[in-house]
Amino acid sequence: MATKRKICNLPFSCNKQEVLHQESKSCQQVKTLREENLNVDYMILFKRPKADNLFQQLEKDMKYYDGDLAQVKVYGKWHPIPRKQVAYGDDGVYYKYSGNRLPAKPWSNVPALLEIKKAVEDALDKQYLFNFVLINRYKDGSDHMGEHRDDEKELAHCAPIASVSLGQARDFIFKHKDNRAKNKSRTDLKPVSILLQPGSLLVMKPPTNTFWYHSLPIRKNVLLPRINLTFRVIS
Ligand SMILES: O=C(O)CCC(=O)C(=O)O
Ligand SMILES: [Fe+2]
Repeated sequence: MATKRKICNLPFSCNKQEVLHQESKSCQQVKTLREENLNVDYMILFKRPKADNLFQQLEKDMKYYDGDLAQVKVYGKWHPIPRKQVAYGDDGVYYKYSGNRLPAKPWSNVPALLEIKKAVEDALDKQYLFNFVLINRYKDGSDHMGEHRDDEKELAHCAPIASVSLGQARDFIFKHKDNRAKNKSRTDLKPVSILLQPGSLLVMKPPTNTFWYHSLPIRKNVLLPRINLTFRVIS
C-alpha cells in the first residue's frame, strides 16, 4: 500500500516561489529560468564519465512497459507511444497518465535508480522525498514527447518535478498555455527552450506546470538514445 507522508517541509503559496529551492552545496552552478509563473532551475548533477556510466547501467537493467501500458490516449484514441516508458517507485504507488494507470515497479530492481534518486534529493536539500519516477527512453531524435502539462491531481501540488537526463542531449521547450497554436492571447510570453545535457537536473517548481506546457520535439539529426527520469511526489 502507498503510505501517506508529510510532503511539504515549507509552506507554499504560488506568490512565494522563492522558498522552494536552495542551491545545493554539491552543485557548482544553478541556471534559473524565470518567466511569468515559470519557475525552473537547471544544473549539472552528474559529470562525465559518471553520467555515461549511469546511462549504461540503466540500459542494462531497465525493463520498459509493453502491451497496453505502452500506449497513450489522445483525444479518445489509443496510439503507441513514440518512445519507451516505465515507472518505478514505492510499493503500491501508481500514476494515472494519458488514459493509463501506471503501476510502479520496485526501486530495488534497478540499483542505479536509488543512487540517482538520492543525488536528486540531496541537490534539493532533502526538502522532498520522491516516491515515484517516470522513465522515458528516446531511441533517437524521431522519438519525442508532445506538449503537455504534468498537472495530474495525484501529484503533490507543493512539490517540484525533478527531471534527470542521461545519454544524448535534447532540446526541451516550454510554451505558455495562452501562447500555443489554439490560443494566442499572450503572445508576449515567448517559448523558453533549453538543451538538456547528459547528467543534468531540471527542476520544474510550482506553479510552472499549471501555466506552461513542455515538450521534447522531434530532432531528425539526433541519432543516439536518451533516457529521462522525472522524479515525482504522488500523494
Ligand atoms: O524527456 C523529457 O525530458 C520530458 C519528460 C516529461 O516531460 C515527462 O515525463 O512528463
Ligand atoms: Fe512532462
